[in-house]
Amino acid sequence: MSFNILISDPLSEDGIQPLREAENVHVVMETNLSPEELEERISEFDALLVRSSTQVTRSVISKGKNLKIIGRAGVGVDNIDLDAATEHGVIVVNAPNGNTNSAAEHTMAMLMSLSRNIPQAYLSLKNHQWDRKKYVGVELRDKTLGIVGLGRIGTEVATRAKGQRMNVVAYDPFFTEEKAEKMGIGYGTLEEVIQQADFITVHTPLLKETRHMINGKAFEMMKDGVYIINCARGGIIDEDALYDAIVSNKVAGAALDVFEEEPFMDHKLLELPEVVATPHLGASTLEAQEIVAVDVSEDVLRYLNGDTVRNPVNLPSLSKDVMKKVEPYFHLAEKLGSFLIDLVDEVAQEIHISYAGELYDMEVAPITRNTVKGILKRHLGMHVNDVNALYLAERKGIIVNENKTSTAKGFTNLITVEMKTKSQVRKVSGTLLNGMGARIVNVDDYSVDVRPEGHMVVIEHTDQPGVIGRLGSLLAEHDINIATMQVDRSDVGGKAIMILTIDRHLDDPALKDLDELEVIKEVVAIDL
Ligand SMILES: NC(=O)C1=CN([C@@H]2O[C@H](COP(=O)(O)OP(=O)(O)OC[C@H]3O[C@@H](n4cnc5c(N)ncnc54)[C@H](O)[C@@H]3O)[C@@H](O)[C@H]2O)C=CC1
Ligand SMILES: O=C(O)CCC(=O)C(=O)O
Repeated sequence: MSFNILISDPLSEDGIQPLREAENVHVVMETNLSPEELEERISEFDALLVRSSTQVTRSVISKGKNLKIIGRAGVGVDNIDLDAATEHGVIVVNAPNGNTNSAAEHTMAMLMSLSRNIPQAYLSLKNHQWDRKKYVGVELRDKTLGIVGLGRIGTEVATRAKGQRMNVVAYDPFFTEEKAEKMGIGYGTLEEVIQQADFITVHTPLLKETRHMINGKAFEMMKDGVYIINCARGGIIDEDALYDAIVSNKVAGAALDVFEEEPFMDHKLLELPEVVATPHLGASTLEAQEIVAVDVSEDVLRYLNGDTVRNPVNLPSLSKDVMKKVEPYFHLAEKLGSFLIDLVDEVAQEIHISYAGELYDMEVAPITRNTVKGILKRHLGMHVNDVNALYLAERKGIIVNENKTSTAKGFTNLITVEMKTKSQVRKVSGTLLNGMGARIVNVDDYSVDVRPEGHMVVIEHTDQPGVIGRLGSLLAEHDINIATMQVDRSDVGGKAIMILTIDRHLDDPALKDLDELEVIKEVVAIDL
C-alpha cells in the first residue's frame, strides 16, 4: 500500500529523510498553500505534517477523506482542531521533547538581551550612535528568576539560570516542596513567585486557566522594575496590561517571542524601547527542527505501516465490540473528573475510581483514561487525551487506581471517583440512566440528581430556614438565572449541600457575595 504525505509548513529536509527514504510514501512539500487551497487539496493525502503556521481546522479535517494522521513538528497543538481529528478518527502526533533545549536556550538569550539592552544598543550603534550611558544594564547574579510553569522547558530554564548564579523560585500546580529541594530552587504560589522575582518567565501551555494569568492585578503585585519574558504562548500575558505596566515604569522591560495574534507586521508593544522581541523563534534551531521533524516523520511512518506511535496526542484504537460497550460512559467519566477537580480546586495526588453494577463485567480501562483526562485537562490543557492521560498522571506523580464492585446502590451502573489532594478527600458518583443520559448522583455523602453539564454552583451550607431564598435573591441581583436546584443534608439543622445549575458562568463578584453569606461554608463555581 502506498501513502501520500503533505508537508504544509517548512520542515527540516534532513529531518524528513525517513519519509523520503520510505518506499511506500510519496511526499509533497507545499508551504504556501492558502487555507482554501489546503481544504481543496487535503483529500489527496493520507498524512499531513505541520509546524505552528498551518491552521488544521475542522473544515480541513472533515475534507480530508483519506487523512489518517496529522504530525505536529513541535509541542503546542493549538493550531490543530483535536476534537475534530478525534471525531474523524484522525490520530494526531507531536514531538514534545525535540525543541525543549532550543526553547530554553532562547529564553536565556532573551533574558540576557533584556538585562543588558543588547538589541537596543545594537540598533543604536547601527544608527551611528556611540551611547554607553543609555544602555547600562543589570546583572543576573543574585537576582531572583520567577518561573511560572515548571515542565520540560521551565525545568531546563531553571538549571541554566542557576548556572548564571540566579536564585530561582517556581510555581507549577504539580511542583512540590520536595521536588524544589531536590532541584535546589525555591517553591511558592503564583502570587509568592511573582512578588519575589526580579525577572519572571512563563512556560505553561495556553489554557483557559493560563490565559491572561499575568494581568493588571498580577503586575501590581510585582516588584517595581521587574522584567518579563514570554517564550511560551501569546495570551498567557495580557498584552494591554503589559503595555500599561511598561509605560508606568512598573515593568522595566519585556522580552517576547510569542504574541496573542501571529503573525503581525505592527504591534503597539514593539513601539516601546523597553521591549525586545523575536517572531516565534523559540524552536527555530537547526538541531530542534531536525529532531522534531525526525520524531514526527518516524511516528507518521509507524502509524501508516500499522505500528504503535510514540507521541500520540489523541485517540487510541479500541476493538469495535469493546468500544460499543464502553463509549457511552466516556462523556460521564470525563465530566465526573472535571467536576471533581473544580470542586477540590487543588492538584490531585491520588485518584480512585470505582465501577459498579453492569460496569463490573466491562473493560473499564478506557473509561478510567477519560476520567483522568477530565481531571488533568484543568492543568495540562487540550493535549491531554485518553491516550496520554495515564502517562501524564504518572509523570506528574499522581496515583491512579480502579476497582470493581457489584453493589451499585440501586443503579444499574455507577462510577465513583474519589480524589485525594494535599488537604482534602472528595468524591463524586455518576450513572447513565437508561435513555435519559448522564447524572451526578452523589457528591461526597450527599445524594443529588444533576446533569453533568453547563454552569453549576456547589454550595455547602448550614441547614436552616431562609438559605434558599437568600441565595436566590442574591443571584437575581447579579442577573443570574437558576435553571435547576438540588438540596440534600446530613441531618436536620446540620451540614447541607446545594447544587444549582445556572444560565451563565458564576463570575467573581457573584462568587464573592455568595461567599460572604454567613450560612455558607463553601461555594464553588463549576463549568462543565
Ligand atoms: N516559543 C516557541 O517556539 C516554543 C514554545 N513552546 C511552548 O512552551 C510551553 C511549555 O512547553 P513544555 O515545557 O514543553 O510543556 P510541558 O507540558 O512540559 O510544561 C508545561 C507546564 O505548565 C504547567 N502548568 C499548567 N497550568 C499551569 C498554571 N496554571 N500555572 C503554572 N503552571 C501551569 C504544567 O503543570 C506543566 O508542568 C508550551 O506552551 C509550548 O507550546 C514550546 C516550544 C517552543
Ligand atoms: O514550530 C515552531 O517553530 C513553533 C514551536 C512551538 O511553539 C511549539 O513547539 O509549541
